[in-house]
Amino acid sequence: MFVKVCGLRTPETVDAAVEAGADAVGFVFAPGSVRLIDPAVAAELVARVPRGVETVGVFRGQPIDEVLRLARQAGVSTIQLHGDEPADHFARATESGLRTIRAISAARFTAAGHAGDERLLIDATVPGSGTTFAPEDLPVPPSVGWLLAGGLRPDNVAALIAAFGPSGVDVSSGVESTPGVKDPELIRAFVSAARF
Ligand SMILES: O=C(O)c1ccccc1NCC(=O)[C@H](O)[C@H](O)COP(=O)(O)O
Repeated sequence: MFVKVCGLRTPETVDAAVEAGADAVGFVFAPGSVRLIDPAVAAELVARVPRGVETVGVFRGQPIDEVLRLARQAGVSTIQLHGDEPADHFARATESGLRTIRAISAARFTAAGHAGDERLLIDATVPGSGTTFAPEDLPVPPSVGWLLAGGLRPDNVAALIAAFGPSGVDVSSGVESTPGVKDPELIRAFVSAARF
């Protein structure tokens, strides 16, 4: 089970995620987010992450030139786009040597509407809100590996993995003590629960 911990902002919580065995750590560059991080601060955190752990910059509806500039400043390996961005944004990122994740709400996902080669993260309608969605909201999940997000917590992640059958999970609010503030103990509990 691939595990991503998103919205990290401090060395202690990055270290907790890496030491717990997370496969990816995320940094949010979407304006207005309670988890927004300055790219220079993110670069210091990225420098702590060992090779082999993916570093993901999260964006929503921003111009691709801005996305690429912030991704370069932070030094992330991957971008995750939440704004229904056109295919050419993903192509530009790939040309720049970045890996990509397309994030889409369960309400908007249709298998026919998505290229099989896109790495998908299926989320609740409002990203980073801690809201879950039900299996009936995603009647036909992606046919290839995909990440489940939206309201996952240490105490529900195992059941939601069993219900949806994703190949990976992504968490943010569910490992926070207050909005935007990650808790190392909850991060450890989440990674362990996701690998039941
Ligand atoms: O986290 C945010 O504030 C955010 C803002 C704008 C776009 C995306 C955002 N987060 C994306 C994530 O990867 C979250 O981990 C994902 O939506 C799950 O969030 P949560 O339900 O809080 O676990």
